[in-house]
Amino acid sequence: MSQPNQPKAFPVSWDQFHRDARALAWRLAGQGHWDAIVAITRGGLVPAAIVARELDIRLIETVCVASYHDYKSQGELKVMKGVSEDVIKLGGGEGAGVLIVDDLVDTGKTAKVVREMMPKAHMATVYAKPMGRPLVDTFITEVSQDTWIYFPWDMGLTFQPPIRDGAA
Ligand SMILES: O=P(O)(O)OC[C@H]1O[C@H](OP(=O)(O)OP(=O)(O)O)[C@H](O)[C@@H]1O
Ligand SMILES: Nc1nc2[nH]cnc2c(=O)[nH]1
Ligand SMILES: [Mg+2]
Repeated sequence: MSQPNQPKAFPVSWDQFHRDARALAWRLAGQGHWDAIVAITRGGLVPAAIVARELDIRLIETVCVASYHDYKSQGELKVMKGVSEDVIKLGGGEGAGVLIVDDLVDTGKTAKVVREMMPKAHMATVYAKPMGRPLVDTFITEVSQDTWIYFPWDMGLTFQPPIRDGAA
């Protein structure tokens, strides 16, 4: 699993995230009708809300996945809550007609676990790194594997030292 000490940083403001999530909604709007959204918590909750608003989707489900980062089981995933059978069956079974939404795909481990629950669902993320890209059907922006994406909900306003004082 990637760590936030990646050499490159890609900070995303609320405004930028909203634009990118809207761009995702535009792209998805041209690809058919969606019966429901499954948001991968927690990061997928924010783009799921924006996409649901833009595409007028009212049926929202969550799949709750936690990753463990201790020395024994680094990167191991635990599904804390799966997807209801009613949602999986909506478009004729196996997640057909369902949109799975997450903020990003990195190694693809999270996406793989969720895709296995709904093989016919459409997987959409706002950002993608090369390793995870094959697991996503639609995304907006690709960043390199050695980049850490900083989301607006993880950041706050802080003082920036002047460039002359040695700021990078
Ligand atoms: O492609 P992967 O290597 O699996 O990484 C991508 C996942 O990692 C982040 O979630 P995280 O597990 O950090 O939890 P959070 O959404 O609760 O912040 C992100 O929101 C994706 O869900
Ligand atoms: N915030 C954040 N979480 C992640 N989880 C896996 N990769 C990333 C990333 O680049 N940024
Ligand atoms: Mg997540």
